[in-house]
Amino acid sequence: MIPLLNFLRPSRSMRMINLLLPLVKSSQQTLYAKLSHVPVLAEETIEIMNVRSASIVMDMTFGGGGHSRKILETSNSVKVIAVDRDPVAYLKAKELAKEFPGRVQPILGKYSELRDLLHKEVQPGNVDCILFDCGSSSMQYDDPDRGFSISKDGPLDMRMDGDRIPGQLTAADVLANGEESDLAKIFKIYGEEKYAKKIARNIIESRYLLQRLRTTKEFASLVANSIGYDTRSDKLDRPTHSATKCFQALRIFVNNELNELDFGLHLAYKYLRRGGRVVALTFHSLEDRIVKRHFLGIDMDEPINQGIGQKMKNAQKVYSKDELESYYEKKWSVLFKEIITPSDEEVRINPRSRSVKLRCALKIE
Ligand SMILES: C[S@@+](CC[C@H](N)C(=O)[O-])C[C@H]1O[C@@H](n2cnc3c(N)ncnc32)[C@H](O)[C@@H]1O
Repeated sequence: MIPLLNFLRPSRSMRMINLLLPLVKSSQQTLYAKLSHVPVLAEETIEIMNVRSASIVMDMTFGGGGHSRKILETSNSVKVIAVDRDPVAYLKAKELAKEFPGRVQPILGKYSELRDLLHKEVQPGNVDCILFDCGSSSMQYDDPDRGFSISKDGPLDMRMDGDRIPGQLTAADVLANGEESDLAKIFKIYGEEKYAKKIARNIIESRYLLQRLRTTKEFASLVANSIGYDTRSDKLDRPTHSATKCFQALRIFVNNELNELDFGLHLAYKYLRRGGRVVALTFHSLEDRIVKRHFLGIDMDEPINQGIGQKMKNAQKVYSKDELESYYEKKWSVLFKEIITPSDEEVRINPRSRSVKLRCALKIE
């Protein structure tokens, strides 16, 4: 398993937020109806999923339903099991179910909750294709009240589950209660932020002045002040806000995203039929590494840069010939070696697609 830094307890204010949220729900629902998400690599995804010859597809990241809609429109005989942990996405899935009667089964839950939820809807070994479109949706980013966005000021929330899970920590809770060393680890591991220690130190110091960082703007300014500037270049030399990596790190931590993805891929293996496909769209190297490791059969606990060749050499030193055969038994066959990335045109129209990588594998056992 990927290291999980769940060391914090829900605070009283967290419980207060849960109490207050139902009151604002109806106005939020009106806002959500207006928000939508442009599906990334949509044509390529549909083609690679082989939707035309599928009967059951699981969309593990329904979001605004962009990919699910495309799947339903591509073939009249396909049924979509539409999973999302976000209650807003679940409402969207219910709307789509009305539009395509008998063909959409909405499920509200995160991957680690699915074992109990799925058995009513589908049997293991029966699904033709499973899609993961990782990260957060535009609906989550575009609504300031969800606290995902640097550019729109709002409460530091970032819970994809909304108020569905009692006691789940918000980003503000993490910043208000985390130990300095744990905060530094979050920014370093999940954000690959080189100023992680300095930012963590400044968060602790801010507690004496502000008590609690409450808004996305407050947190973004603290990070920018710690680093010394507002904007910097990303790996591809594109300008980004200097707090982008810390926002990503907090979001990953609050939602336990990497462990969830690891769990989801194990579940996908269980539910796919032999020869069924999993298609994964990832948006940063931490997600991509997990997908790649599953497909190559590399254990999550092995050192990060160990390729399949090195893994085999290590195994030969330790195992007998018989043991080695089962060790090499592969669960997935990678469909194509090259990673699929978006065209310049798609990036121009939908900048969110700029860092996406598509990988696909078949279940071979
Ligand atoms: C990038 S969006 C998907 C967008 C969608 N493909 C579309 O075209 O509208 C990712 C979605 O996955 C959901 N999600 C992320 N992690 C999840 C998990 N562990 N379990 C269930 N849903 C998850 C998020 O709530 C979000 O709605």
